[in-house]
Amino acid sequence: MNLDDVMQQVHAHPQKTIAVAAADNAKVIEGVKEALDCRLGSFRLYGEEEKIRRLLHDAGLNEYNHIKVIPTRDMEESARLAVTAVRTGKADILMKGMLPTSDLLKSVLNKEYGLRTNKTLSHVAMFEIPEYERFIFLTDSAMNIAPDLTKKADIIANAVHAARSMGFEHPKVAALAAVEVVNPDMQSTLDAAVLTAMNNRGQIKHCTVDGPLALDNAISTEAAAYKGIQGEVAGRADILLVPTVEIGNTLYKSLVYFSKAKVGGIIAGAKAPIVLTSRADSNKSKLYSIAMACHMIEFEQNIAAGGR
Ligand SMILES: CCCC(=O)OP(=O)(O)O
Repeated sequence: MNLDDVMQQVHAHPQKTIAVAAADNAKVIEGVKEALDCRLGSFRLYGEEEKIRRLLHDAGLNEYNHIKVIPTRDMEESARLAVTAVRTGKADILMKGMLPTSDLLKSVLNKEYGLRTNKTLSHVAMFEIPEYERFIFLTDSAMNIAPDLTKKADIIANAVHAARSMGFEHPKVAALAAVEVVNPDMQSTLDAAVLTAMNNRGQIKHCTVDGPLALDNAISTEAAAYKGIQGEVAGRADILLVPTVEIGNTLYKSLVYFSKAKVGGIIAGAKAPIVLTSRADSNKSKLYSIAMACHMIEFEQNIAAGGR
């Protein structure tokens, strides 16, 4: 299975509405057109009205093609109204347009109209990497700067939830560090060991956590064997938990730019999934992210209805 298959599977479910903050940009409208061509949902576009209408016209789209344009005065208002649309049920999914991640998240975290829950919000990316046999989930590349132990446990729970919504019943989680032994001078190794113990005691559910693991021991069975690292996760991790956002963001972008990996990404833990890729990511990446968000909504509806 690849990310295109993941996208196709969305058609088995009712279409979703996606609210796009700061949609007044050619690349964003191109992405919307591709998503409409792939029948991924309908769109509410927030931003400078004239510009959006001109871009829609240039792309051969109009408001009747599953699109509603909502004029806004500036980026802040566009983020606020897009977030509010999701909160009030006018849209199912929030999507980042051409605005910095931090500006969108400010609205998402707003206490009055935002999408906060009692959960930690975190970013989960799903990669299809050339010549690598399976999907890799990476967390957190965008949101939590230097999470402490409690936050890391929450970040794992969000990533496991996302992976399960994509069909990974019981994902294997590698808590990454620079080394695979506990070193009291390296906080990431201490946290990884405690997270492993928490998982063994049932405090982190629906997955198997192991760490500390260095990246090679986490994703290569050869490297793990060579270094004598055993266990269910070593060399076979589905989810990579990174210690800091710098590592996550750099690994994310190195997979995209050096390895030509395909990626989708969402923020989990909010009232609704948030499609969040890098502004420079491909349109395809935005489509994969919408597909991830759709699968997560279906998964949650399934749970609410008494399913798994
Ligand atoms: C998931 C990556 C988020 C990110 O780095 O976004 P920008 O490149 O748009 O800042």
